[in-house]
Amino acid sequence: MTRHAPQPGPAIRTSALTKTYSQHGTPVEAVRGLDLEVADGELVAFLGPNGAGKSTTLRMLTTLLPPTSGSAQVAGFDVVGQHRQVRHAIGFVGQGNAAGPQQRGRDEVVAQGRAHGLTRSEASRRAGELLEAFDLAEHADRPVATLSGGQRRRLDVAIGLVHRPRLLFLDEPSTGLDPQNRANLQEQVVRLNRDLGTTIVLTTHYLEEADAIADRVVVIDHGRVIADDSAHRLKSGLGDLVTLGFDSPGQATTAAERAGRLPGATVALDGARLVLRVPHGRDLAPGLVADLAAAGAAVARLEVAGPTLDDVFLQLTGRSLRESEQTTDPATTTATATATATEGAAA
Ligand SMILES: Nc1ncnc2c1ncn2[C@@H]1O[C@H](COP(=O)(O)OP(=O)(O)OP(=O)(O)O)[C@@H](O)[C@H]1O
Repeated sequence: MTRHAPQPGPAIRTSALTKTYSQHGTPVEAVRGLDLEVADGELVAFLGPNGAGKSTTLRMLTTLLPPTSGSAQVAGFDVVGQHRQVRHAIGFVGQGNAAGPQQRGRDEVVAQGRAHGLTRSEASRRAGELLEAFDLAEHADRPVATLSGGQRRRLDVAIGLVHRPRLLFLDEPSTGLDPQNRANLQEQVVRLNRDLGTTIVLTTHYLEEADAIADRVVVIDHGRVIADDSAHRLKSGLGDLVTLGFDSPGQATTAAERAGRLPGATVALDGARLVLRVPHGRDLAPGLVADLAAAGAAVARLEVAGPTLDDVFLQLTGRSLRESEQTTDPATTTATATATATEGAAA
């Protein structure tokens, strides 16, 4: 029990945490002065483009990498001076697969339990519980190599949980999974957080993943935190995106002039298309369509989309997070309303 003792206080606290690598003698500042607190029971996503410093941060918090300067406490223990206690308190699921391909999944979970000091029968009971919880029971007695990508990833998470850690770190858990397996894994992660109160920190490239499951999104760019809040609050300052299609560029120009008068609106013209970013765009759209029709600019096509975390990133950095990733996600869960203007409205 003593090994499990400290925590009171946040699950994670870092102060001016930095990591500078040396690449052929040139310093690479991967993490630049991170000050972060994660409360017990939070589900936090680190979101950022390739090379932002997400994995490096995670590796320092999980004691796999010593910080260059600054400090970090995890579960109340110092990641440098008390790395053993930290390791005991956390589960870590890295980007590679944890289980040996020729081993049976069940044996891998049991072996991990034994490594954490469980007796054979305790480890076996725990393995049964986890395999059941992660829908793996019927696949656990064949070689890991024969499991699907999603099953293997769930097995990794089960292995990371064998010692009932208070905190679970997941490094890009969904990368490479198809949308169905991704959704399944996300559901398990949320359940772990909601039902057992496990604090979860994950890194992700998927905007929709951070948006859908995290209580809090820490946006990282060039080794620094550039935003830190709930996805809802991060997006709430941005307007809706209203895209209007016309039959001619002249109509679009008329529409740009009129739509530009809406409070807080920014407009961009693209031939016969007008892209409008405006607060409460969804509510304003019907009135705007009627107004434009009366002004001789009948709307032929109308699309309204709520703001996304990509819009947040774009506003903060001038770059699109989505476009800077090779791993684009075809499935989007962004609330998007598409409507073709009715003849009545456009008349
Ligand atoms: N072992 C290393 N030696 C030198 N530079 C490194 C090393 N590991 C990472 N870096 C550099 O540190 C920076 C941060 O890398 P890191 O892997 O933490 O980013 P990331 O946000 O996790 O990216 P990804 O999403 O691609 O995993 C990058 O510029 C990377 O090239």
